[in-house]
Amino acid sequence: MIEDMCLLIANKVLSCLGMTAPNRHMHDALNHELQREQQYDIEALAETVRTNVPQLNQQQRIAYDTLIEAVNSGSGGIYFLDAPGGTGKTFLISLLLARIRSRNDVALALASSGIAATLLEGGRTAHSALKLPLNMQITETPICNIAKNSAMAKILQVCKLIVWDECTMAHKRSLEALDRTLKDLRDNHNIFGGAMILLSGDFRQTLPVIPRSTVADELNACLKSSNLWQYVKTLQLTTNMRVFLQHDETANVFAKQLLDIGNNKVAMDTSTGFITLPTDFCQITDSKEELIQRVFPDIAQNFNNHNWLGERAILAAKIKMSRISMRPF
Ligand SMILES: Nc1ncnc2c1ncn2[C@@H]1O[C@H](COP(=O)(O)OP(=O)(O)OP(=O)(O)O)[C@@H](O)[C@H]1O
Repeated sequence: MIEDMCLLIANKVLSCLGMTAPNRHMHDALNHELQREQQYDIEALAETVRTNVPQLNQQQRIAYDTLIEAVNSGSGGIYFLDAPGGTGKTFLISLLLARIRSRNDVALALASSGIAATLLEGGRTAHSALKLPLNMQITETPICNIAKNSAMAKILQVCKLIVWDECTMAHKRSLEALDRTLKDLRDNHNIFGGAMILLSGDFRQTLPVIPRSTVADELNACLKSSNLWQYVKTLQLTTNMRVFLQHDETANVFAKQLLDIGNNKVAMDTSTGFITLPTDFCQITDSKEELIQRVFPDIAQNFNNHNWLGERAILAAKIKMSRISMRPF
């Protein structure tokens, strides 16, 4: 319904936007979003929990039990699931969401990026769900633009868990805005208004992106620079499940090398700030032409072979590199 979309995007019913509204009770319109958070197939979720919890590895199981216990106690708090890629963070979070939702309770799944949001059942981007200000740099003490009588306010009041995936990309003020808003909505002066927050991500990956900023600005925007970080309890996952399940030794070596780079264990040239990649880390080409040739050999014969195309890609970290994809073959 158009009105539901308006509520989702702008947090306003149609009449508040100066448009003709459908003939339905205000209560129904506002309740729709809450119903959306409670309309899961409880039986299917309970079955997922029954099947997958016994499969958790030891670290995942410790994290799962700790978090479910914290949810059950209702005491709130903030946790950080420190999980490098492939360690089963999505697997674990999906189980936590399923467990809470299978009891017909509300668990909110947020992520800093749209792609990460799509990996979680019912996932939404934090910016759209929390109505965060677009530019965090210009407001010292931002709050979420959520009215007290809105459906989202109701969700934030009753939810048992708020998961925020890829939190390391978020500006610290986004989390601080959530803290202020929850305190207000839940009428509770405890941290996050007594709600339970689970942050997840990997600080070795992308940090907040601030246009035209210095490194110092980026570090200052990072969650770890927030006063709230002192309250964070960290849980760790370190076993790379992708490697473990595939029994692939080369993937294991590659995963370790990536971690060493992320953990600053690879020596850096202090004059340039560059590191030298291990010789067996990857194959390096001397030119863009050679890169294209290596990744897409014989493209003239294969350009309509979907399987062949599905096995290869050139990822460009910088926008100017994306010109590669515009080249004729
Ligand atoms: N305990 C487990 N039992 C079986 N499969 C698992 C388990 N944990 C993770 N997996 C599988 O391992 C793979 C990687 O897990 P997952 O996608 O959850 O990792 P991730 O930490 O979210 O990785 P990334 O950050 O790279 O997306 C998935 O295919 C997932 O289904």
